Amino acid sequence: MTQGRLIAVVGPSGVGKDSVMAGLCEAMPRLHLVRRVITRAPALGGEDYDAVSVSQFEDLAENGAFAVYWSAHGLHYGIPITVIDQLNTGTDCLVNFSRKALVEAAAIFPNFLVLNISATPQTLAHRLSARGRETEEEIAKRLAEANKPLPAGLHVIHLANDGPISQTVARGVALLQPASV
Ligand SMILES: Nc1ncnc2c1ncn2[C@@H]1O[C@H](COP(=O)(O)OP(=O)(O)OP(=O)(O)O)[C@@H](O)[C@H]1O
Ligand SMILES: O=P(O)(O)OC[C@H]1O[C@H](OP(=O)(O)O)[C@H](O)[C@@H]1O
Repeated sequence: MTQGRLIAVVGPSGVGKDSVMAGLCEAMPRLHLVRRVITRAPALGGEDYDAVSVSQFEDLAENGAFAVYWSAHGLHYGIPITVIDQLNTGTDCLVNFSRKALVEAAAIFPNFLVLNISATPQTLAHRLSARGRETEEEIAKRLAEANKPLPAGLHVIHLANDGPISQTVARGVALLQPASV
């Protein structure tokens, strides 16, 4: 059986990755949303994640619990190794990713696709403030990293999210049809 696609969703903080992913999963019920392991306090919103301490995270990483992991914004993020079992059933998997982990992941997953979400700097600043998950200082740091370029040589599809979320999701569904990518 052909392995499912690992669809890595990237884009600057506040661009709407989690919101777009939730909309895509609702519209495409066969898409599997990967639950990340994060060293963030539990239930801070934005996404459903498995909250762990730094030492728990380090133990998990050492014991091979992650297919890929990275650090950003003072936090550690891991993609459970069980994603490979999902992909092996032919299921497409959607995961909130880091731009800095893309090259490593492209070498691991044979059917790897990047969904790059964008929005204007004004949109990002407004959304991060309105979301209220981070302090103003943390928000400023996140905005400073907004223009990080993507590495070359990847299969990337681009999706702007400045307009209403429903429009973004509809365009995303069309772009993710296996025949179009
Ligand atoms: N198209 C949209 N229109 C209006 N608000 C939006 C839209 N997309 C997302 N938002 C809002 O913007 C805020 C940021 O969205 P979200 O948390 O999904 O971004 P993110 O890219 O996952 O951010 P981070 O990487 O920091 O977790 C949320 O409050 C969300 O409700
Ligand atoms: O800037 P880059 O490296 O692309 O992404 C870094 C991290 O930022 C976001 O984290 P969060 O969901 O805002 O906690 C991404 O999901 C990723 O884990």
